[in-house]
Amino acid sequence: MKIFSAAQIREADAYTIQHEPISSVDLMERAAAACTGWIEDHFPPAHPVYIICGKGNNGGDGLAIVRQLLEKGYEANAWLLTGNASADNLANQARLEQRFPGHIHPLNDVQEFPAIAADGIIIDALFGTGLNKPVEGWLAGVIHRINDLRTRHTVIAIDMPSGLQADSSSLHTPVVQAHYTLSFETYKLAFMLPENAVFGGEIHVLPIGLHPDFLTQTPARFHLTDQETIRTIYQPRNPFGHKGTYGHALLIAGSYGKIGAALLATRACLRAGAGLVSAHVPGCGYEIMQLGEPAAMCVTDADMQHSTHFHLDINEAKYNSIGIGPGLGTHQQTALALEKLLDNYPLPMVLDADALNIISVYPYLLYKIPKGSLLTPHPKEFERLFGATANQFERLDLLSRKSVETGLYILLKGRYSTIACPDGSLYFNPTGNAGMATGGSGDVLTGILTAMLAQGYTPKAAIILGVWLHGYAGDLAAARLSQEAMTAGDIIHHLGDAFLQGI
Ligand SMILES: NC(=O)C1=CN([C@@H]2O[C@H](COP(=O)(O)OP(=O)(O)OC[C@H]3O[C@@H](n4cnc5c(N)ncnc54)[C@H](OP(=O)(O)O)[C@@H]3O)[C@@H](O)[C@H]2O)[C@@H](O)CC1
Ligand SMILES: [K+]
Repeated sequence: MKIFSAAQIREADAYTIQHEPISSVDLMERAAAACTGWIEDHFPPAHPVYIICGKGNNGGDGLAIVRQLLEKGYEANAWLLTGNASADNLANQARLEQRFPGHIHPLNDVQEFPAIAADGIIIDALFGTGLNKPVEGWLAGVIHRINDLRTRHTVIAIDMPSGLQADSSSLHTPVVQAHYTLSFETYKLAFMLPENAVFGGEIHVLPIGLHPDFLTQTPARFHLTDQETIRTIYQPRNPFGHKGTYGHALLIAGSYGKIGAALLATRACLRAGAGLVSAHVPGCGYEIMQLGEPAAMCVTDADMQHSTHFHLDINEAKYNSIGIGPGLGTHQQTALALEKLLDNYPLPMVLDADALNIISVYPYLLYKIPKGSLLTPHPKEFERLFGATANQFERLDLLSRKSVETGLYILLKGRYSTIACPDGSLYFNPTGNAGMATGGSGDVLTGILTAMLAQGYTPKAAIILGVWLHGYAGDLAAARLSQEAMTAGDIIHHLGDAFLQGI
């Protein structure tokens, strides 16, 4: 699903008005009806509704919602900022006044903010995508008042929580903290970033019938992966396939005390469909690997404690893909071996954890990584690799720039893990949960991605599909075991169901 910028959403609005065709006030009526329907489905008319309306079209939506709720038997009223209202806002003031006189109250000061009855619901229709600067002065006071009331009253934001900028950072500015946001047609970029997590609440995207031609034909830089995307990527197995068809994957992982990381990555790699899986571990890991995962082959390093010779005897004819980093350690000899591996192995590989930590110490190695490789840093590793940023929009830009500059796919892990592609596009992944914030879940992802590359998926397909399945398996594990009790191994156990249900 594409994520459009505020400017593109305005274009979609204009395109729909021109090509459907539909008048702008009728489009507003449709948007309001989608919200009214949602409210009806979730809250009975016993709840009085207080709608705080701005002067633009977001406020116009609010006014139309008041009228539609009154028609459905709700007790609803608008508190409206006075001043230069937009044309459709004015039209809806007139419609409301004509149909239900006396339901519009002026809001010129925080003092005029209504007293909210015990089971009252507050609807925030102050500002939407037309916000053009941070909210200040007494209007900031209105936002603070809404936020003070949120512990006792449900707050529903129309299109966006007011004060939130759709495409840039709203850090340190007043923003409504909604319980629910009813967003029109698409997610906004702002919803994807952790720094805004407290504002949107539960986000529901309501279709309002923006023109399908615009939605399909307009290119977008940002995407939210959905099942439709996944179905176009996934390749069912060939009935005539044999284990050679699905590639030979090599995991280079583990060191003394961290052989478990190698085991998790190896098991995940097998479960994600690689034809053959080998693990390269230091000598101390041999029995653990052979006993722990009999389906995998094990190559031991000359070194007992940490791997330092993995660059020897490795070539693209032998291994279709390599995943390196989980539990590897950052020993200097390991770093040297990594450099030699990067010099000799030409195919896209997966680099995670200590492989990334080594590269952050020797940044020139970044430019030796084969093009199309997949890097999977968590935010701390990302910062070590590429430096700190003032906010997460800047981090997103940095992420994308680095991907384009290096020709590497970079996944920044988080609630919506973000995949930056060398073609400049970015994909947010919606699957996964906080139960996956536990040791070993990154190792599992490395194994899955390495398996996807081994099976012949393109790097872009491999990373989008692999990250989706990893999160999906994590969601299934959490549903069965709880986010608290699930472990990285449980993600692996649920990968089968993720293939069966998540595609
Ligand atoms: N997209 C669609 O298809 C559809 C979109 N629809 C709806 O339209 C919404 C967008 O409407 P919009 O463009 O009129 O902008 P909106 O968010 O109401 O804000 C503009 C107002 O806010 C004011 N203002 C801005 N910043 C301010 C500040 N910091 N502090 C104070 N004031 C500030 C600004 O005042 P000005 O700066 O112009 O004086 C102006 O009055 C969208 O979110 C959705 O709800 C649906 O109706 C139909 C389909
Ligand atoms: K709003």
